Amino acid sequence: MTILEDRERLPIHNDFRSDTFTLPTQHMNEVVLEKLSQGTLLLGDSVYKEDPYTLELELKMAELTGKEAALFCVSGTMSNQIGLRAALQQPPYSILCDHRAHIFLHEAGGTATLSQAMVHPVTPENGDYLTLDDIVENFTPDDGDIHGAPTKVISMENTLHGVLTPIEEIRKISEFARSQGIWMHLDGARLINASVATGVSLKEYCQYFDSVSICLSKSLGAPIGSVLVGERKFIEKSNHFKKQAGGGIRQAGMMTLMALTALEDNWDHISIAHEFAKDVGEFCKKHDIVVESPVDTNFVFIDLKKNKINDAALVKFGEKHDVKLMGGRIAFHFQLSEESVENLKAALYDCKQDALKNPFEGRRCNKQMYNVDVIRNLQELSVASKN
Ligand SMILES: Cc1ncc(COP(=O)(O)O)c(C=O)c1O
Ligand SMILES: C[C@@H](O)[C@H](N)C(=O)O
Repeated sequence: MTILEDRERLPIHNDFRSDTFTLPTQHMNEVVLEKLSQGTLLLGDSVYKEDPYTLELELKMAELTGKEAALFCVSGTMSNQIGLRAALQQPPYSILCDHRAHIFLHEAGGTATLSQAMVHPVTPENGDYLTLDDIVENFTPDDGDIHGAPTKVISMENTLHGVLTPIEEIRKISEFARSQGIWMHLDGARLINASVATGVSLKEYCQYFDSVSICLSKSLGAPIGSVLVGERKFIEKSNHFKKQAGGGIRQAGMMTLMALTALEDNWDHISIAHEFAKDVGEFCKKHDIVVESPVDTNFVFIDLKKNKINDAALVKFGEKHDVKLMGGRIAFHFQLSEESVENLKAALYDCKQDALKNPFEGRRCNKQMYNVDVIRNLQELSVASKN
């Protein structure tokens, strides 16, 4: 079955809420089924480092990133949080990151509970990505001033909101961090998207970081999982925190075999999502629908405030045109259908026209990933429609 035929059968062919909704492809399922039917699916207890597919995946990710070791985790939140914990030694300390960073806004305050760390969110001067100037102007030096919480980790995110941070800027920030004895972490949930978009290899990106978390469950379509990479001693300590958090996985091989297959099959399909996003970005420009960030990879962020659009209205217009949305962030993945992308354009056009006639001037919280009430109502709606 070709990737095109595959995506026509999937219930997420019209799901723009997030690339976390990607599903294993038919081939990924077949690889597992074939081994199951032949009785050759070799599993082991990965807590004791005895699960062959998990070991193979970790070795592959270490090689791809040029790092000594890798650790398979159940989620990107876990790989970020245990990596940050293992990087930090003695409080008081702080983690400097972009004010939109996932580790700050969307990991349930894990840095406070697990690491007792203060997060120092910084708004980039250029509005899109952190530069060395942003870092130097905002970091807290470990200079003995007992008022401050010295910056011990700079946690970057690439891509962030789908926006690319130029490798030259990353290099400059890394050079500065290392001159100050500051750990460089990368939330690389979509680093593979960055690599596909720029042609810069994972190894080249990762050389500037002490630790990197890479998600396999988003644009690549693995059912679960992220991988944390770094030096062996750091990965061993991270594994300690992974176990403490209940993240020790027993026979993970079925999942990691699918992740290995996703790496093999789907890397080249990621550009499909980027092309979809670019197409919709151009459509928005043509119809004066203001977007919040440059469309570098697989996201279009509709600027709800500047368009005077209510996110609930956008979700409803999505429903009218048979596309699933959850707010102004529109995520693209390779399992979307062309028809759904056209339907999305129609939904955006109708919503913009409606906002021109009925502008939304209300206050809104733009720090949440999605409007919970809208999602709850939609769920109730969908449950009601089933009864
Ligand atoms: C940038 C970023 N980092 C980390 C994560 C966390 O990954 P997970 O949802 O697997 O915990 C996400 C969301 O999935 C994300 O978008
Ligand atoms: C919601 C958030 O945690 C998830 N990472 C997403 O991008 O959809």
